[in-house]
Amino acid sequence: MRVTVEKIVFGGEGLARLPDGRVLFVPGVIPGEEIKVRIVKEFKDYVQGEVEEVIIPSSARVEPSCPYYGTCGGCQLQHMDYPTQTSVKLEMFKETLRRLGNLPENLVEGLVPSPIPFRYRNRLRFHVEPGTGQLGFVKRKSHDLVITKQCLLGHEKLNRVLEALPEIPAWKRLQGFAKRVKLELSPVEGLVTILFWITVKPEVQDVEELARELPDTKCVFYWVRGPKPEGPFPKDAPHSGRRLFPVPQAYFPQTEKPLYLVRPGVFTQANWEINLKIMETIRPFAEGLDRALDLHSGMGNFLLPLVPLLKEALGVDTDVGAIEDAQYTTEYLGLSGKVRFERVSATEALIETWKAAETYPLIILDPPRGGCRELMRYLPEVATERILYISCDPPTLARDLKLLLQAGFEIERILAFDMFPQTYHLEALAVLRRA
Ligand SMILES: C[S@@+](CC[C@H](N)C(=O)[O-])C[C@H]1O[C@@H](n2cnc3c(N)ncnc32)[C@H](O)[C@@H]1O
Repeated sequence: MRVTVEKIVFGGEGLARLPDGRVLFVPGVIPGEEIKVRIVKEFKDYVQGEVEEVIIPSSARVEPSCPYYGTCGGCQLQHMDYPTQTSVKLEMFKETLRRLGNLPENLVEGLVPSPIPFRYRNRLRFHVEPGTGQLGFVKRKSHDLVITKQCLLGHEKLNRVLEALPEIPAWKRLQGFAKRVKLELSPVEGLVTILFWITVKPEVQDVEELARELPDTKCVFYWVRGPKPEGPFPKDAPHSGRRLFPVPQAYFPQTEKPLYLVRPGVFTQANWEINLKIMETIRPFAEGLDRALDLHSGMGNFLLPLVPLLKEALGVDTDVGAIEDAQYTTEYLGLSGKVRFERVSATEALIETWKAAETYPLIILDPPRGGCRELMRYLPEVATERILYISCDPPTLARDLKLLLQAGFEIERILAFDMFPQTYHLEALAVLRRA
């Protein structure tokens, strides 16, 4: 059956219409292409298809660089050139905001592209293949693994470790009990940290051997159970094995070499260059305000650069490791006394603030994919001037923005950032002010 691709929808698949009017979704296509499709499955409201042949290809079609593309579930857009990816994602973002948030499309300013479209990730997480200890990602639409020797989204140093790890004798002894492995870059040092999840406590000599034998490795951690991983190995790794991230000197004039210091396993934004662009974009919105509350502070990523502009600030997060890192970095940056970080949930922090009849002129939200619906009851009463909402999930952002607009806020700026080239994922920032 021949169809023409109309657009790319959230999730990265193309939408086309069958001659009988039914909607068809098909991966690996580009708007405007004429394709021959095979129907894979028919659902009540739509049909799932697969490309049999691209009859008239788009001029934006490129040969995917990665041998796993199409099998691995990680990337959806590698068959498009990068400028086309960014325009497709911007359209997808606008449409999601319109469909789920009733927001006019012309509100969206644009999408900030990633300075590099490959090798941008500072962390990669793999599953361990039972029996062989090989590492892999989950296959598209399946729970099976695709054994991965290289991931073109990951920094080169992460890939060197990925290639070497399965061959290390200590790993061959450990792998039978290991479930997942996270490789994370410490960008300032150009070194990698390794964190693996394991069902039984490993021999220390084996863990130390991994750290010694793997190329460009700073240290190793393992996680059996509990709120935090065990490590570092070796024990004397600088800053207790934390990863070192560069941050602009201009934001921290009191510190000679400003850094963020983050333990392996604690959340960091995957594409640091884009993270710095988001920081730069939000900074002017704290000027002239005296206090801020960050309800998903993590290790302090978005709040810390604003602290020198404010009189006081509070960051909260449920991850104990992230809060410890935020406190460690605060001290390193010489900001103690101006900012506090507490391990408490966003809901609890907000309700406690409301009960105390306290308010904040600036509130930062950066929730996981599920968004912030549970905060909407109290947020409008606690946030007196501005809300900065950073989101990795356009559908929940659209839902929450609709509620905030109903509660008396208006959108000052809204734009997307391409934190995740080659995939359909993006990061968005909405700046809201009280209308
Ligand atoms: C997308 S990350 C952002 C972290 C940080 N803003 C950053 O840029 O690195 C989301 C954060 O929300 C935290 N989180 C998840 N559920 C939470 C909750 N109920 N209350 C507060 N924080 C929560 C996670 O631990 C994680 O640190």
